[in-house]
Amino acid sequence: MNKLTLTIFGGTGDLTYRKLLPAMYNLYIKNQLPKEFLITPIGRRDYTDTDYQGVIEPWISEFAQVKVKDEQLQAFFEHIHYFRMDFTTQSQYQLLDQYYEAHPSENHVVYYAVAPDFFEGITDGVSTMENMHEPKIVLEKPFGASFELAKFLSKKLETLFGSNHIYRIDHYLGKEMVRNILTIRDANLLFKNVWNKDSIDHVQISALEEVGVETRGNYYDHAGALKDMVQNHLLQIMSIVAVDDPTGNMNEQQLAVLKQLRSVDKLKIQDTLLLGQYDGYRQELHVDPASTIETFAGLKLFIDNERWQGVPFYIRTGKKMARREIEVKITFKRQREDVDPNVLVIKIQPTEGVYLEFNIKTPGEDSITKAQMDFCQNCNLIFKLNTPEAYERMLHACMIGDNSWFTKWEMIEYSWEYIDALKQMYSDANLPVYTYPQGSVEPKELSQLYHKDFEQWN
Ligand SMILES: NC(=O)C1=CN([C@@H]2O[C@H](COP(=O)(O)OP(=O)(O)OC[C@H]3O[C@@H](n4cnc5c(N)ncnc54)[C@H](OP(=O)(O)O)[C@@H]3O)[C@@H](O)[C@H]2O)C=CC1
Ligand SMILES: O=C1O[C@H](COP(=O)(O)O)[C@@H](O)[C@H](O)[C@H]1O
Repeated sequence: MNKLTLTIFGGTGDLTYRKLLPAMYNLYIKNQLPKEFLITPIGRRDYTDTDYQGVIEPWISEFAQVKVKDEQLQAFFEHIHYFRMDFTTQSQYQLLDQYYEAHPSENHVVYYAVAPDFFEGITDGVSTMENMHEPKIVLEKPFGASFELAKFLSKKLETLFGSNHIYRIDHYLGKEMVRNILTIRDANLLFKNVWNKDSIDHVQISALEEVGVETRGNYYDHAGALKDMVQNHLLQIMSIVAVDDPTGNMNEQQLAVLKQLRSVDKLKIQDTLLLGQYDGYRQELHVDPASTIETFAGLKLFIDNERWQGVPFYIRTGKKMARREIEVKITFKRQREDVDPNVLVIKIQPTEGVYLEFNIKTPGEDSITKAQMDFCQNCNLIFKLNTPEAYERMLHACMIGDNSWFTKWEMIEYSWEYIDALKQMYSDANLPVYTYPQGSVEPKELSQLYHKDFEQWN
């Protein structure tokens, strides 16, 4: 690989500290970076390289996959040069250009780790730079401040840099167990031929987080859980679970699923969507004290196609929940009234693994009891060490020009329009944003959505 140059707009932000730099460090330790590489984090703060190293050291130590050794960390730091600029001032891009004239490279990756309102200004600035050849642009989600702006920006970026050079990142696509969903389904006869409406009763996709909005109130209070988690990460997972042909082109297959999402009757929106807000959210930093933004979203969706007709897909996600847990639970149909259904759980995080529940004869009796098999993939040290972190995988794919891990605009368009429409219906119907106590797993009213299919969502 040619010399790599990674420029991070938002180099003093939470994402850079917590995810991007630890991921780059992992790649460095695993010898997956070219010999020559330069990381240039950009921020407004007045830091020398030494100051910056002091700031990032604890983050890398905490979040790198392997125990950090001082010598290796110091060697890694040699490749990082902090650059101070205000990226909203166009004239400052000339200074950045001069900096790159002095640090030439043929492989530029430019990461927009900033709020979407800044994407256009940065794009304008970068496009004027002569010493940044054919950069690959990595966009964090949300991909624009609004759907219209995202569409406009996407077109502009593709025109300026070429569609193959635009990398819209959804880091959930880099998670090991998300990638594993297709394999579990397709490589096992046990599941392959029963992955449809005839055998599956319902699907639950749950993404609970213990953290609240932390320091991100500015952004979150405009986005909310639907835009922050559902429209991207969770619809991605849902569409991966539901693809028709797991061996086909994933972009096309997933897009087909999104296009087949059932349109919702606005008069029945309460049967599809429920929103909640954790108690105390309005007192969080940078949050409107009268905010009605949702920190929890629960959905019941249907896919209108031959494979999934009539099978509900439940999605829930929230902040300040009782535990951190992301999983996909597939409940099969009862094959007899007197026995429990089979259940398959694909655990995405923090435990990575597969859980299967099936029926056996109770030893010594004639009755039936449940057997529960719980495979923990990341309990195996070798598996754990061989599993790249999501951002590590995505950054590496981008460096080598592998765009297949990244989201295509059409998918974003469909999911954005779908979720926006639901949210509009919810607000038009004057449905409440239910308050829920911190440390719960959902607002108690959520059971209205699912009680016909199951009693409790643990
Ligand atoms: N944090 C996370 O876990 C995740 C974040 N994201 C997305 O990543 C993006 C960034 O998020 P996050 O890191 O949390 O945001 P932060 O608010 O923590 O960081 C924002 C960064 O932008 C910089 N910045 C803002 N204005 C300017 C300016 N005029 N000139 C130069 N630098 C400026 C800040 O620099 P300064 O130090 O000068 O203020 C800071 O480095 C968002 O789009 C978010 O949605 C996506 C997934 C997860
Ligand atoms: O994109 C986002 O994801 C994180 C959760 O990511 P994870 O990898 O820790 O599961 C979420 O906290 C954040 O609000 C959202 O923007």
